[in-house]
Amino acid sequence: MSSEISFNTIQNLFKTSLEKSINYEVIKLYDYSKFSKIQLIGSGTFGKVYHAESSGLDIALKSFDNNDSIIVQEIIDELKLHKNLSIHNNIIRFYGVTTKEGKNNLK
Ligand SMILES: Nc1ncnc2c1ncn2[C@@H]1O[C@H](COP(=O)(O)OP(=O)(O)OP(=O)(O)O)[C@@H](O)[C@H]1O
Repeated sequence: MSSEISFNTIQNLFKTSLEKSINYEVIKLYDYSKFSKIQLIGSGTFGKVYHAESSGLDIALKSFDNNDSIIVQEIIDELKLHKNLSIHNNIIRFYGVTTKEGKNNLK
């Protein structure tokens, strides 16, 4: 039996990790239908960024075009870093995640 872990196994582990954080409510999952007036405002290395409104708030929705294991790991690392930062006016607040695909199919 090979001791190598396949790319798909790693990818699934990271997806599972993100899904677990959502299921244990460490990360809040928002219903995509709660966002309105969605407009493209920019794009970066990993995907597009949209302005949206929700419950009277202006928010940035950051999308990720590619779900490969490295990118998913980078997202998780960034969320962990963000969680450890103190609240400050010059640091954006992370509210949670959303998906167009539904809770059981993060994309
Ligand atoms: N919270 C935000 N509020 C307003 N605009 C934003 C916000 N986040 C990103 N943007 C806009 O979207 C663009 C892309 O942002 P993103 O974070 O994806 O990439 P980046 O930080 O510019 O570059 P890289 O992907 O290389 O780190 C930004 O340059 C900015 O114009």
